[in-house]
Amino acid sequence: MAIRVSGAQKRYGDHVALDIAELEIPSGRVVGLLGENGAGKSTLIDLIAGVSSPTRGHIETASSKIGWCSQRLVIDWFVSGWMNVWLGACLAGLSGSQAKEATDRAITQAGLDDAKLDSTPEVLSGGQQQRLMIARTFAMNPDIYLLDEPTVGLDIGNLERFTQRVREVRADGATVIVSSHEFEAVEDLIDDVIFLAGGRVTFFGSRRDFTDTFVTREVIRVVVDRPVDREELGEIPGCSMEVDGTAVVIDAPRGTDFAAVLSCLPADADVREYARQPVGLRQAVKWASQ
Ligand SMILES: Nc1ncnc2c1ncn2[C@@H]1O[C@H](COP(=O)(O)OP(=O)(O)OP(=O)(O)O)[C@@H](O)[C@H]1O
Repeated sequence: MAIRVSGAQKRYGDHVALDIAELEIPSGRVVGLLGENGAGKSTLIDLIAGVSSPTRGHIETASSKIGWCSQRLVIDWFVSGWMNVWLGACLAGLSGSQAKEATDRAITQAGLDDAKLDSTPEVLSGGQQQRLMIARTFAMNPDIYLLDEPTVGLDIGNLERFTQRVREVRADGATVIVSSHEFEAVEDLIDDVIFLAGGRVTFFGSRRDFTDTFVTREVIRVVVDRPVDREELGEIPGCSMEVDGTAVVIDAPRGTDFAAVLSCLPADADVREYARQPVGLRQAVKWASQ
């Protein structure tokens, strides 16, 4: 167990931002923290990081080596970019050549070798500033990573570098909590999902179970070689169909068989295209939010 949340509540005046009876996050997993704007994701991350205290209840962590990468820019604007990363290594207790090595390694891993890190950070682009915070977090080499919207502003090369790095620290046994609205960016990365709604955990389990629980239907689109009328189509149990010229769009239970789809088409119409809407995190989050 890496993190245990017991009876934790965070209030702002009368507003309950977070209310979690019990939550245990195991070690060595990458956990996606998902939910709509205002669901309480940053509040939970801040409580685990210890930068904010619960109004009541407890948060325990198995290690005090926690790396926190905030959703908002938390950068020291008065020292160089390099020193910002070095401060992460120093916070983790490194000094001298060890701190320097950890800093340079994290800078390379964040793709910042060519950035102007001798200057104060205002000369960096938005994406470079974001990666500076990521580099500082990784320079700490923590046991628990708390990454609040870390992929915002990353181009595709840097996104791949980031996900690769997260996989490496997971393989080394670290626990990674990553909040995100960029579902495609984290889809293959996360093992488990915590879904928050109105400050409460409404789902906690594997990513696969999350998708299976919430995505129960799918859209299938078939294009045939001639225009068809709705009356020409047969019925498939549990499905609704719409026709648009040569295209037949079927709202079907997830996993509906291709043979069942074919059986509803007119015998003289040949299939030209066949596509299923992908079933993934984005669809699951959409349904979980309703
Ligand atoms: N300092 C604060 N004072 C008052 N209310 C706050 C404060 N911080 C957060 N809240 C409220 O707590 C709730 C949860 O906010 P939080 O930032 O945790 O949401 P989130 O899930 O991270 O949202 P987003 O996806 O937009 O980043 C929101 O209703 C927000 O308005």
